[in-house]
Amino acid sequence: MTTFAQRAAAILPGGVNSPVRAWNGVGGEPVPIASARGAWVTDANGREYVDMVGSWGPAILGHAHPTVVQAVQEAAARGLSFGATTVREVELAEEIRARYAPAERVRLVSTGTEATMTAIRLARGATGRDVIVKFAGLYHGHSDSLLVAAGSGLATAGVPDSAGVTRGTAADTIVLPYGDENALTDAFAEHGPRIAAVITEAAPANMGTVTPPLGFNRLIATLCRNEGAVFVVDEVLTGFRAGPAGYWGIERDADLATGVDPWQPDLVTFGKVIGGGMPVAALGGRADLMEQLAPLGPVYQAGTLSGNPVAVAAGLATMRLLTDDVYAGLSRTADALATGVSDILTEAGVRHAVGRAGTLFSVFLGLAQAPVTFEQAAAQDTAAFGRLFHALHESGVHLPPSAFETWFVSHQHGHVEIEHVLDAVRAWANSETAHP
Ligand SMILES: Cc1ncc(COP(=O)(O)O)c(C=O)c1O
Ligand SMILES: NCC(=O)CCC(=O)O
Repeated sequence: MTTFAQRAAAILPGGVNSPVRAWNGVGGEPVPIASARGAWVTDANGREYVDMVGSWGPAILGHAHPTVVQAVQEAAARGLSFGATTVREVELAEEIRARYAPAERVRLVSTGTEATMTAIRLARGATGRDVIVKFAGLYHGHSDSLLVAAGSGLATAGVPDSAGVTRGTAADTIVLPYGDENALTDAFAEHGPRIAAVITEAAPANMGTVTPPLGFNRLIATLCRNEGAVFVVDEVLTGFRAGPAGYWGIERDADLATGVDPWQPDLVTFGKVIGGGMPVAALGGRADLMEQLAPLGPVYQAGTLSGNPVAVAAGLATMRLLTDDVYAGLSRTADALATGVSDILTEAGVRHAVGRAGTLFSVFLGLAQAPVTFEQAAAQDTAAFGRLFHALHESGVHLPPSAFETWFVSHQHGHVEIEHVLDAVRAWANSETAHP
């Protein structure tokens, strides 16, 4: 009999429509997901799992939140797509700016990839320069110039560069180790007048979760300002999830609390949460830069389904439900899970480190210290992670199928779900140390 995975692989390359969904990093065959509600997903065999993937970020309110589903149903009934501006897409853009002031102007797109790709084009168009700087192990979607030393599915596969990217394109991308102030200063000293942009994740979350070293984002901002380069902060994953104003907001609040002027991104990208599970992403930033976009300026960018009314309805309903209380709850859940998992592993004698960035966290098995660079993250014990993944799956917990991803919590992850995850981790840790 053909398994579902075999049937899928006979038509979809690798059986998937996005590589991170394959189980290549952990082994085995994925079971299709049939439905999801709250903190739980149900597979096609009717088995339920506490979901720690959350659609890779969007499901911050839990799956199928009634208010969001109702907004989508009502929007769909009014027409699926018009190809003309609607009131709600203006409202969503205003909602983004109200929470994230550096997004003075906003262009809605459908995917994070489009947002970062446009940011790079805009930075090049505005500066007349070619070179961009990115950091190894960070992921910014799959446009050519950013598919160099990339994280996420590429890190999982151990091939961080993609075939099909021309040598010329790759040569215009300078890759530096994350968090390395000297490497960054040296790159500006050597290539400064050629650098159009530096792009970074506000906090890296595609090589596992990494806490940005204190002052690193500020240093990038300063060097960009001094050299006339554009600072692109990618908050596709962290935006409105790591905290109410993304990871930038966490650093801003820390700065304001100590009387320091916060650093600012020139351009910022969002995705995931702002679509609430539907395809919405955005590029935002300084008005003078954003106004270089067509139809005002010479940098072209477009999209048949950009600002799609049904997708925007999901995003707007989601954003409006994201109150301070929701973030406080997410924070408590992330603390309980990250600390709980760590305590259990410590007690069982399983060497590990936990990476944290606001409400985001991930567990690095085999490491004594939370990593900063991709090289350090890549030294984790991925085979042990594979065993953890499968043991948890058996116990009804669905982790991202890769050691290089963040564990996502939602507002619907409560006491029951937290204890369920911790029990599963405890059972695995005890069996792991019984038969190392
Ligand atoms: C930081 C970051 N940037 C960009 C992207 C690309 O977004 P999308 O998958 O919507 O194209 C992702 C995730 O996929 C991401 O995590
Ligand atoms: N952290 C990795 C992603 O969010 C990627 C999702 C995808 O490419 O399907």
